[in-house]
Amino acid sequence: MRAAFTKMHGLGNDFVVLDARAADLPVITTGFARAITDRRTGIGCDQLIVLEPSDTADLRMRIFNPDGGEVGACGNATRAVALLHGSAVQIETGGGILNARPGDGGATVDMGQPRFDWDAIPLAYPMDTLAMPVGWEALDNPTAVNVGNPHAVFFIPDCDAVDLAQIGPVIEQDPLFPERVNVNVATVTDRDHIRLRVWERGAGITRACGTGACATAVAAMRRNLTDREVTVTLPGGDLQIVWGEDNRIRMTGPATEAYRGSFEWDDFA
Ligand SMILES: N[C@@H](CCC[C@H](N)C(=O)O)C(=O)O
Repeated sequence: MRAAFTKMHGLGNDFVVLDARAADLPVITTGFARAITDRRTGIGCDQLIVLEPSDTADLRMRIFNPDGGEVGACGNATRAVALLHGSAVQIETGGGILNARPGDGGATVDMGQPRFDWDAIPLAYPMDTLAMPVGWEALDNPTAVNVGNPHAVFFIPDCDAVDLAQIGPVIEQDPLFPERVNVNVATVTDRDHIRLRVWERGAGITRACGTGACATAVAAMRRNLTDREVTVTLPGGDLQIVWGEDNRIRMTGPATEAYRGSFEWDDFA
């Protein structure tokens, strides 16, 4: 069968979006997710996004990493889906129901409440998640946060100096993180500004990670390194993150539709 897709971007973090509400699609297998996201032989993207009907929200968003694994949250894709939807929308995700609203060339998303308990990250055994007594080479003492997906955040003087391609996969796959982890290296430049690079679980280095920006902002706020409203600058651009008094994280930033196309399903099955 021929399937239609939309290529979307959120700060250079790019997605192939399939709408299973518009057409009956075959089951998404690990092999299909790997093939379609592969930049050498597939259409290529950082995450495959599949939209489905939902019983509890306006739509359900499923998220697949290039390693084929399905995960609970993707901040940049949530903004992209809000833009595609065109008006305020409730989106069911593996991490909960998110409210999103398009506007100003992007969208604002209520990403919900962060979780800090060791077994909610999850970690393999109990420890203080605010200042974890662990380290890998020059990176140590991270903060762990779950924002629908697991993140470890390292605050360091210069995040550009880290060889993320080398150390990222080592931390991602450490047995301390039974569901693996997204690795964030961050530099606080001011009480309202953070620079951030991310090694994404199941994807590698991306130009931006929305949940990474949320997790990093909340970690910085918990450590009293910043105020409750910050700009997070990623290689792909800026996100505004607010951690409200209601304990909810709100993320605002750009999203764009790149192009539409179609492919033969059997070529990737
Ligand atoms: N790019 C995303 C995060 C995608 C999922 C992540 N790699 C995971 O495995 O949790 C974002 O913008 O948040």
